[in-house]
Amino acid sequence: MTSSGTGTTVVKLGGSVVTDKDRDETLDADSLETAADAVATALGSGDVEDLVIVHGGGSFGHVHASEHGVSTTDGTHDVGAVHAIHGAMKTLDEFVLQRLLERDVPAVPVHPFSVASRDAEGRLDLPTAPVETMLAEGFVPVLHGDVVSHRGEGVTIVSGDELIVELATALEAERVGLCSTVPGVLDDTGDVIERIEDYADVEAVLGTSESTDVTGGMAAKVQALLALESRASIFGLESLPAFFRGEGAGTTIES
Ligand SMILES: Nc1ncnc2c1ncn2[C@@H]1O[C@H](COP(=O)(O)OP(=O)(O)OP(=O)(O)O)[C@@H](O)[C@H]1O
Ligand SMILES: C=C(C)CCOP(=O)(O)O
Repeated sequence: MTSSGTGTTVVKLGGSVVTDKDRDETLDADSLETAADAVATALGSGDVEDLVIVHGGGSFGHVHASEHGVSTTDGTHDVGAVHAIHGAMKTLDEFVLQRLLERDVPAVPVHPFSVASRDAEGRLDLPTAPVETMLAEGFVPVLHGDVVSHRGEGVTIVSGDELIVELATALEAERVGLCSTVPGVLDDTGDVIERIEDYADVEAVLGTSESTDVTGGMAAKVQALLALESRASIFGLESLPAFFRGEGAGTTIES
């Protein structure tokens, strides 16, 4: 399913990395530039060939989702809310794409709202043929947390964390990473936990996000990544280059 020697890499740039989560609709310009530099370097050096990027909502998506009372399970039929949340995410996505394109990364947008849906049980269906074709044609697909049509609920939120799991599975990704503002999953003394194999071992130290966040913070990330068949990691921005080089970064999650 891949077209390169290094396999497919799926990485999420957390909303807490690319935005200032404490100020409404504000980018973290420096961090976004640093992340875009790392992507350009990884592609330029050949450390990464097939790359799919997902970014989170940060102070763009979460603020609007929270204002309208929408989460991954509680939906809305209010078309104004749909446009407010999706519109904010498209605005953020434009900023992310722009920074990548400036560095000659062939980044192209994929808006999950247009292609994905949830059934009445909340199960996500994300058709990945467009992403696979984009990769085969040399593009870097960029997806993002978004609203998603949900049977019986109107729309709910789809998190970037759910998207990386779907993509990693469908694309049989070799490297799966989640880049956040923390250097990894931290234990109760603030040290990075090197390896997580069982949710029960770490449940007590996993919290939600400190800022407005409708998709569950660190606990939801660990749960989502444990559901993957392949190994994944959670790390900070300073380790993004190492992750792209295939080196250990932050916390490794493998069930
Ligand atoms: N044990 C833990 N270790 C590390 N971070 C934790 C832990 N428990 C809770 N957190 C919180 O989780 C946050 C990371 O989750 P958050 O959802 O903000 O990340 P993100 O994916 O970068 O953002 P977004 O959801 O907007 O995309 C950290 O900033 C921290 O506040
Ligand atoms: C709140 C919205 C619209 C997206 C949430 O995506 P996440 O930040 O990856 O959890």
